Amino acid sequence: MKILKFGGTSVGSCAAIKQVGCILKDYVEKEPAMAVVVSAMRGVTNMLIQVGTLAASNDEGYKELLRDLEETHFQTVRDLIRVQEQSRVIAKVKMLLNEVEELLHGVFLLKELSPRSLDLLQSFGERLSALIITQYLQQEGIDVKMLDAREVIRTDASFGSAKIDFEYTNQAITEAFNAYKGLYIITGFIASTAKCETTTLGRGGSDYTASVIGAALNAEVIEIWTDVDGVMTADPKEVKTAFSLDIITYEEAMELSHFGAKVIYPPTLQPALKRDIPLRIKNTFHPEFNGTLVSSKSQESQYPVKGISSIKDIAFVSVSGSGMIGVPGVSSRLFGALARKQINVILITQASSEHSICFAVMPEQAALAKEAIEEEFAYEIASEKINRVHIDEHLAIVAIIGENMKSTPGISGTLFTALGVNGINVVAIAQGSSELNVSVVVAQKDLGKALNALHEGFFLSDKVTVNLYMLGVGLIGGTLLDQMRKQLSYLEQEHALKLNVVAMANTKKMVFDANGLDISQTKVDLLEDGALSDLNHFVERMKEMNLPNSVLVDCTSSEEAIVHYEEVLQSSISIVTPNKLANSGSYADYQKLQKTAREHGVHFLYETNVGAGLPVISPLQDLKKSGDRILKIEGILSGTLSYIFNTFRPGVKFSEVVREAKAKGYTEPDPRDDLNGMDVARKILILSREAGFELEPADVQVENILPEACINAATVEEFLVELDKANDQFEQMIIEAHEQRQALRFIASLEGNKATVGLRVVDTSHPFYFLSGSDNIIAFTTDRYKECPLVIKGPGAGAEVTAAGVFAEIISIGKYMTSRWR
Ligand SMILES: NC(=O)C1=CN([C@@H]2O[C@H](COP(=O)(O)OP(=O)(O)OC[C@H]3O[C@@H](n4cnc5c(N)ncnc54)[C@H](OP(=O)(O)O)[C@@H]3O)[C@@H](O)[C@H]2O)C=CC1
Ligand SMILES: N[C@@H](CC=O)C(=O)O
Ligand code: NA
Repeated sequence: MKILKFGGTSVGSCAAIKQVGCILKDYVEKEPAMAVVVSAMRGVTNMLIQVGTLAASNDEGYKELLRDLEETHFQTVRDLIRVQEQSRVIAKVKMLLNEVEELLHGVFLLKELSPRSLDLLQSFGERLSALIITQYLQQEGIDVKMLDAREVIRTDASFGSAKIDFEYTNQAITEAFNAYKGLYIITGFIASTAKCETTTLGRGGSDYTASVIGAALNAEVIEIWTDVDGVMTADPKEVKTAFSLDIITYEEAMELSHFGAKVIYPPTLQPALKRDIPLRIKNTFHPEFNGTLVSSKSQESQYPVKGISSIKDIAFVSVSGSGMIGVPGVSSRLFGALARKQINVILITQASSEHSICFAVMPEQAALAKEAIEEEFAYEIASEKINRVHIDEHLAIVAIIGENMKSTPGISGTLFTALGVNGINVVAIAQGSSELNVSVVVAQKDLGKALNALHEGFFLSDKVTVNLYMLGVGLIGGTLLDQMRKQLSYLEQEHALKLNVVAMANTKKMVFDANGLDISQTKVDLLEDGALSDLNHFVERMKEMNLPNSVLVDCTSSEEAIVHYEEVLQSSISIVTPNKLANSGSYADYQKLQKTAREHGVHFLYETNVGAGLPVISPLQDLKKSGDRILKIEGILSGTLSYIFNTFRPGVKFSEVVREAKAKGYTEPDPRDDLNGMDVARKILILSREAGFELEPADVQVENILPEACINAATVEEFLVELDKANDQFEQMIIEAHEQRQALRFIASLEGNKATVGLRVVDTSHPFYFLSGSDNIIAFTTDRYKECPLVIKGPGAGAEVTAAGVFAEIISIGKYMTSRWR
């Protein structure tokens, strides 16, 4: 025998009831025996309570609400039942609704809705739905009969949450099922007393009905049909990657339900659990899906943690003081005082020092809890043996649940790593000795992030999602977007790395989507409907979205952007950037960012600051880390200046070559930053710092090659016009160099702690003579590379290579995140 229970949403509309009909048609062909328990149509129980409350407050408005209720049911009949049968069925429905009307009239006159009347009133919800469904199924040729559960389930008279008399009830159920071998449609939630007064079974009542009937008949399984795919690994509203579990134990189901998963209500499992009857949670709107089996059998699973659950918004009460150490009876008095005030304690922690006891309650009970404890320990508080009671609010509990956790080491390691790397502070920890549940208290604002981070750690360790905030989508940012677009599915499939662009901004617009922007669209389309750009708001939104595995990708050259780096890193968000400004300001600022990133366990990566996509900074860091000493750095660090002096020949206009470099994407947004030596100065400064020298910007000697008028031009366009006027001056320089078989090279050098940048002439014997295109060349002379320096050479500017360098660093963060779980 199978018991099926369809909840309010499953019978909430004509379409839903038709769907139930299809499911049952399928079943009756295969299943020799079954019974079906139904809830009231979605929203009807609440409407009945509301209509009763209105009537009791002598508000005539109840009549209108009653008409709505009538209409809901009449319309369902009209939609489900064939025209020629409609008036017959409507008459039956009307008879029940007349009873409701009479009852409400009485409530209206008496101005009182007793628990007893309320139970009777609510019973009409299930009686109406069971009636309509029975009529519909009969019309569809299924042999069914309605069973009003009040005929078989007997309770005491505790209206609202009545206690079942199992002896009578089990007997009555057996008799009813012996008397009729077809399919019963049974009203959930309702029962009656020995005096035939209608009662209800409390929260989760229809599940309880199914469970009671299942236990009485020793059913093979009880199927709870609802509107979700079974018990999920986490709340899918919070965790988009949550998936449904195949099989869990009763204990796991109870723990998961206690912490927020609303699929089942634990007390309703009790009768089934006692008889060891499995439950299956199924989705009415996705019937081919297997759902979740809840049984007593613990099964080997690839996941030791079965689910992640939470309680939003709790208050955490701490009681501490030296007078608690080694004093027996403190906790008994404490919890006794709370119990007397009916305060429900959700979680308790006590350190073995016994100096404090902390516990969680719902916030609305926090003040009462404080009062109860202060009253109980008035003497100890007055004599300072116990400090005052402290309440922390805006906290939440996150729990990981699973029977197999107890036999699997490293679970708490994963738990705390996932929280720690995302900057989530753990306020308290509790683990039951059954090891079925480990709970941690975190700030309410971190709850979503914590759930997602833990879900990734325990269920998706083979796939990591990195959330990217893209600031600046000009040449480099735009090219990066193009590169990512092409690689998304490859990275996901081959490297288990999902890149989610959750925000994007330029100077005009900004857009956000925590689920990920659709980057198959162009950046122009994506930004079109965005809000007006505002960097402060952008950073605020990043913090508010509070997503795990977050990375800011700053592809601007903006001073305003770098101002926010520190708070971004402090918010546990990594930064990847080609923007050199943050690392080339004061040494103190440079050091502060390095330290902040370290302290918050996040990455601050900027390989593209020097040599674009060429590996320059990371090899230098490796030399340093492995104990080498950097004696000298010499190089051509500007792709723009390299291109210009590799291309510029007598007879060619200098300003035209500069325009070409700009068109090829080598220059800074303002090419004067290249030509005035500033860009190179920044780069040698960054390298000097990475090499271990504490240089300030003013310590770099910069030789500028631009005439004054070019420097002072108001815009880039005006500058290029001024540069046209200076062509003769550059022509002269190149002619002289050529006559001597020499080349012009803009060289940066660092020796000791002396850094210089400037234009030099080199002859064919110099290693920097033979370069082409935007080549950079960097020579590191070190203790280990003394005779022959370590040389890195290759294209050192351009959109594709720079974006690729940024992309590689994003991927490296993703890989690091993946490796945390392995
Ligand atoms: N070109 C190269 O070879 C290399 C470049 N780099 C660095 O890459 C960075 C980007 O260069 P590139 O792409 O050429 O520059 P672009 O000028 O093409 O793009 C800059 C982007 O940043 C946006 N932006 C600027 N300021 C702000 C702000 N305050 N708020 C929001 N958005 C802002 C711009 O918006 P809008 O479009 O509205 O102006 C634009 O989208 C620079 O720091 C550069 O030094 C590093 C290595 C090599
Ligand atoms: N403008 C820069 C770009 C790389 O940093 C250059 O020309 O090298
Ligand atoms: Na580089």
